[in-house]
Amino acid sequence: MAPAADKKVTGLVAATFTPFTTQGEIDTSVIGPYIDYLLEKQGIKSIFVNGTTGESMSLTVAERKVLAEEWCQKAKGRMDQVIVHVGCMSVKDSQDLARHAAQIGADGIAVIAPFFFKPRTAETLRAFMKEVASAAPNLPFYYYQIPGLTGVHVNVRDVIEGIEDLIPSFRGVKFTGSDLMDFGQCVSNCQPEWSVLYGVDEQLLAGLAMGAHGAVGSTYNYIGCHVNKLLSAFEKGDLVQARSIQFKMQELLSYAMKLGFDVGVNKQLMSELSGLSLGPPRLPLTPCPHDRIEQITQKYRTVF
Ligand SMILES: CC(=O)N[C@H](C=O)[C@@H](O)[C@H](O)[C@H](O)CO
Ligand SMILES: CC(=O)C(=O)O
Repeated sequence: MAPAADKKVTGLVAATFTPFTTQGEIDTSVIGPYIDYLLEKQGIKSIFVNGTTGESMSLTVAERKVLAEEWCQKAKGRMDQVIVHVGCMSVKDSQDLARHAAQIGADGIAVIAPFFFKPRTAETLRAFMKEVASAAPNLPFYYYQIPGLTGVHVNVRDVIEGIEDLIPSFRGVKFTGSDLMDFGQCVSNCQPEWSVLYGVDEQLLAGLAMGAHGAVGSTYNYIGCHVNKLLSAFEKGDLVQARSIQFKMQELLSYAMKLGFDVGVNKQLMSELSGLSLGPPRLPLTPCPHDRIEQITQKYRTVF
C-alpha cells in the first residue's frame, strides 16, 4: 500500500538539534520539553529529526534509533509530522533505520546522498534511494539535497524525473541549496501530492516566490515565531512585511557567520535562547567560547 496522499508537509519544519549530556552522551530527557518549547513558544508543528542539525552523521545507528523513537513518542498526537532522516553511507544501515522509522510510527523518512563514495549520476542516486525506500514502502519518502555538505551536485530536477514509477512512496524534496532554477523546476514538475521544501532559511522568501510548499530549517527552532509571520505576510501578498522579517534573519545570520557559525554554535545559541540544555556538539564539531554565543544572543535581541 502506498502512503496516503493527504499528508503534504506545509509551513515550517524545525530541523532539531540532538541533546547531549555534558559528558557527550545522547540525552533523551530533553526531548519532551523541547517539543513543548517548539509548540508553545515557536508555533512549530512539525520536525525533521536526525538531520544535519541533529548531527546524524556523527551518531551511531543505535543512537539514531533511540532518538527517533523518543521524538516520535513525545510528538505523537501533538505535532503534525515527524520526518526522520535515515541517510547513511551504507545502504544497509539506511534500510535498517527506514524499517525502524516505520515501526515507531514516523510520518516520513528522508535521505541525503551518500558522500564518501558519491553517486556520479542522478540515476545511481535514484537506485540508492529506491533500495532505502523499499525497506519502508508505506512511509512517505523525501530526497534531501544538500550539496554544500555532501559535495553531490546532482540536478534535483533530474533526480525526480519519473521517480514516482521507481519509488511509489516518493513524496518530495528538501532542497538546501541556492540553485533557484533547479528548485523552481522541482516545483513546476512535481506531482500534486509532493511537498517541495526549501532549506536555506536566510533566503526563504526567494524559495516561497518560486513556489515552496514549506520549509525545513535549523533556525526555526528559535525564530520560528517570527518566520511564521513571514509566511503569513507572504500569503497575504505583503512583500514589504515579508522582506522586513527576512532581512532581520539575514542580519542575525550574517553576523553569526562572521563569528564562525556552524551546527555547534547554532546548538549553543538554541540552548541560550530556549533555556533547554542541549549540551555540547560532538566531535568533529567543537564547542565555541561562551562570550561568542553571548554576542550572537545580544544581536538576536537587538534585531528581533
Ligand atoms: C547547511 C544547513 O545546515 N542548512 C540548514 C538546512 O538544511 C539551514 O537551516 C541552515 O542551518 C540555515 O539556513 C542557516 O544557515
Ligand atoms: C536543516 C535541516 O534540514 C537539517 O538539519 O537536516
